[in-house]
Amino acid sequence: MLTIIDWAALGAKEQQNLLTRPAQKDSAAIRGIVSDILAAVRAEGDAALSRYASTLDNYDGSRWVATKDALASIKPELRVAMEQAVANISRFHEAQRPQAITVETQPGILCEQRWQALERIGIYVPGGSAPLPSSVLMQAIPARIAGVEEIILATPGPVPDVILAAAALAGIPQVLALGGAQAIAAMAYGDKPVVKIFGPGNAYVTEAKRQVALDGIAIDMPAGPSEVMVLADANANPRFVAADLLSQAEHGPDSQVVLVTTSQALAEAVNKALAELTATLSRQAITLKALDNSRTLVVKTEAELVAISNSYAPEHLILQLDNAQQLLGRLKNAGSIFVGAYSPESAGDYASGTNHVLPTYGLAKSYSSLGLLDFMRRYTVQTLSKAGLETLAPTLIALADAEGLDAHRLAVTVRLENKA
Ligand SMILES: NC(=O)c1ccc[n+]([C@@H]2O[C@H](COP(=O)([O-])OP(=O)(O)OC[C@H]3O[C@@H](n4cnc5c(N)ncnc54)[C@H](O)[C@@H]3O)[C@@H](O)[C@H]2O)c1
Ligand SMILES: N[C@H](CO)Cc1c[nH]c[nH+]1
Ligand SMILES: [Zn+2]
Repeated sequence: MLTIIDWAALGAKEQQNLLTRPAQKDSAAIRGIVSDILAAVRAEGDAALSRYASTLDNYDGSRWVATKDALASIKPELRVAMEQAVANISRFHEAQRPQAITVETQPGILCEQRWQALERIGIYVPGGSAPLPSSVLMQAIPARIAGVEEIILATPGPVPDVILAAAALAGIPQVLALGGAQAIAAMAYGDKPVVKIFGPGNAYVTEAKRQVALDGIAIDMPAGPSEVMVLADANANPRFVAADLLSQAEHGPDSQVVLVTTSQALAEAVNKALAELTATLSRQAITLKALDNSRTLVVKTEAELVAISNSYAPEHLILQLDNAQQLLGRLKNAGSIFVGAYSPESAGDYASGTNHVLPTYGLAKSYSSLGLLDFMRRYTVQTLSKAGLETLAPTLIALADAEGLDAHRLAVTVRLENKA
């Protein structure tokens, strides 16, 4: 099911090729398609939005859909589950509230760092292949805790009841029924643009976010097709490992799942379990396609496990290793790490409390998992007394002179010479 590869037998180029994400291989074509969609929306506005909704999503219904009756339409067990997820997501994100800081850097010079919520944001909820109500909660709940006033939620139409219900639970009264790059364009270039766009999505959505960022709309991160890397030793349970791999493979044909193990026997047992378990799944065709993009890498040492993981920088990293806790400190680059046999990724995807919006494409080297602070901005405040300015003046004047900026010097000296 997963081609098993002896990692040490490959050259550096082959190793790199093997772990290139599928969506990155098509990136040039996707860039062009997305750029055309964004240009059309900017030039034609609503007409282009309707055309893309119709041609790409086969949707000609209302652009805005109310959420008010949606909670009544879902099963009571689902509502209870959503409420439990909301409670845990809230607890974890509440704990991330930042402290304002005030520092007197020198007598009479007060420097502060304060935080404020973003005013108007866009959140994208994927819906092309499967509706993801959990992605509503993962974004809207932290946004609400941060104090964001206006949230525009976009998802492809027709909008399923489960998405409307999750939006209602998060206090969002209506949803923008648009998907893909056109949804990102509507939020970025509409009559009232948002200041920042959040959310996961396929390669078109992720590329659209990248392109609107060049026009000054902030984005959370590139959060593209789901991926997971599992590090496992000979004692790992092959069925647990296989199920974790399948849970991300079923997201889409361009997902990538990678097992790295020190045990050839485990690699073979996982393949056996993959064959058995795949046969029980409803999204078999998608899952098998994703498994084609994926590999098992057999290595000799723990050091190799760590090096491969740090270089791949997976969105999700699962540790099914006897000494997982000891290895944690050496694993530098991952969006979210799941430790031990009883920590399936599904827990983080839905309801443990951590955020499931995570950087993909190896960008966990530089981007963080979504958190409360992403919905806020920090800024500084300073207050100098006259005595404070007098003490700092020689430093300011010397630096202004070094830069040849006379007005900067003047803004200091004019105050010190002022007798009033
Ligand atoms: N990284 C994360 O944090 C995270 C979290 C949840 C989901 N995901 C990923 O989000 C993705 C969701 O993808 P999806 O496709 O199901 O839904 P989606 O809503 O992201 O994309 C669907 C949209 O893509 C557009 N599209 C499809 N084919 C196109 C084409 N040929 N040309 C132009 N536009 C096109 C359509 O407009 C459609 O509305 C999955 O890959 C999943 O793994 C990632
Ligand atoms: N695994 C996805 C992030 O890559 C999140 C998700 C939503 N629903 C199920 N899973
Ligand atoms: Zn998932």
